[in-house]
Amino acid sequence: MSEVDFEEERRLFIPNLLSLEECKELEFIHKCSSTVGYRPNVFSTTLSHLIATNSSHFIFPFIPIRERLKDRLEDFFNCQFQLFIEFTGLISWSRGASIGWHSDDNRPYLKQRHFSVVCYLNTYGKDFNGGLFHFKDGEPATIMPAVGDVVMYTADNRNIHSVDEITDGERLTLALWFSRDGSHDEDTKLVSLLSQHLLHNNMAGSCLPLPASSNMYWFSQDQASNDQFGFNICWARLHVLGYNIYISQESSGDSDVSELMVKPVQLVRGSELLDLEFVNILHALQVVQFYSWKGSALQTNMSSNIDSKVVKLLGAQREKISALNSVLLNDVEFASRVFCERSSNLEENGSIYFNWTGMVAAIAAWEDYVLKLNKQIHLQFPHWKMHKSLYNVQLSEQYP
Ligand SMILES: O=C(O)CCC(=O)C(=O)O
Ligand SMILES: [Fe+2]
Repeated sequence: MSEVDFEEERRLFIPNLLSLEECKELEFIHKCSSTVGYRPNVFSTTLSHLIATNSSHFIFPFIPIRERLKDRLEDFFNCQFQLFIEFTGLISWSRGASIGWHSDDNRPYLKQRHFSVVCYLNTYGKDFNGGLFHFKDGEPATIMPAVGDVVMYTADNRNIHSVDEITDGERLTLALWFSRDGSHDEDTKLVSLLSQHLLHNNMAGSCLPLPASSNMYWFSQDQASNDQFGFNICWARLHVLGYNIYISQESSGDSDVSELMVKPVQLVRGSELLDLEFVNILHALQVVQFYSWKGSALQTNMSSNIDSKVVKLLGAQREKISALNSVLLNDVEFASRVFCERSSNLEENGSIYFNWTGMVAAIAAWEDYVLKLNKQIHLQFPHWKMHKSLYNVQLSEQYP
């Protein structure tokens, strides 16, 4: 579908507004930061969550995209008034998620939402099945999500819409709502959160993630009933990419998930263990997802001697790993169904690209990447604070 202005300025469809690289970067951020969402089988990554988990630097890639979306929205709807971003978040839906006919302002506490923007970060038929978007009346009747495409519409009852149930894969979007009401400006809240967090993490500070409370990472089919039939989403995301986690430290009780989430971990693949420690599960997940994102494009230093860092797993270590998996993954089949990896992350022969040399290169490249983002946040933040707004400050030294 080409760019279409549909009927009396109530909705607009823009193909390819986001580049593939922008979509991949946001996918990376989501897959290493997401928590359980607001509805069953939904996962989300909000900007305030990124700040709260010592990952403020991940906000930076959102900034130019938010600006571009706001410009296009204001232009198309011919806005003669000021608009504020009310919410920005990455939202993914797994098998079983759907939403019936609704408008986005259909609750008393959502009345401030005046415009909706949905950016598709992956593609129907390739990354997931089901998940078609429908408008109840008018054109286009159906949108087939494709990476980079964007739909914008008024959040009122002129745009009643629904999304079909996801039947497999993980459908990922960047969703934003805009408001005319400045008291709902997301930026004001973000600037204040950033002020508190950046104080404790200056330029020399680390970019290592800190987990939020462990129940935010606990997925269960029926979210009312908890623990027993669920799994930890960080462990599950690593599992579907073919990794196990080893924790060498002894703990008081191995079934305390919140304790396990803050312990140093090591990566295991098959019968091999990488003898390098990550500060916690989120750190390991970030590096693994970074490796999946950059894959074979990473510069590997052939002279680095990786052999000394990869060791064979011992029987006792193997037992510890399965004990850990029985607590954190429970039903492995179930976890794999929720996060089944589709073709986009696989090489042509159907397997996930992997070798330890690549992984070690990913550790170094990840560090480079987060430090660059962190530097940008620290350079930009004084301007954001002054204007109480997150925007792309044109500094002489540019990202990346
Ligand atoms: O993801 C979509 O295509 C739309 C989602 C939606 O309607 C909503 O979150 O209100
Ligand atoms: Fe909606």
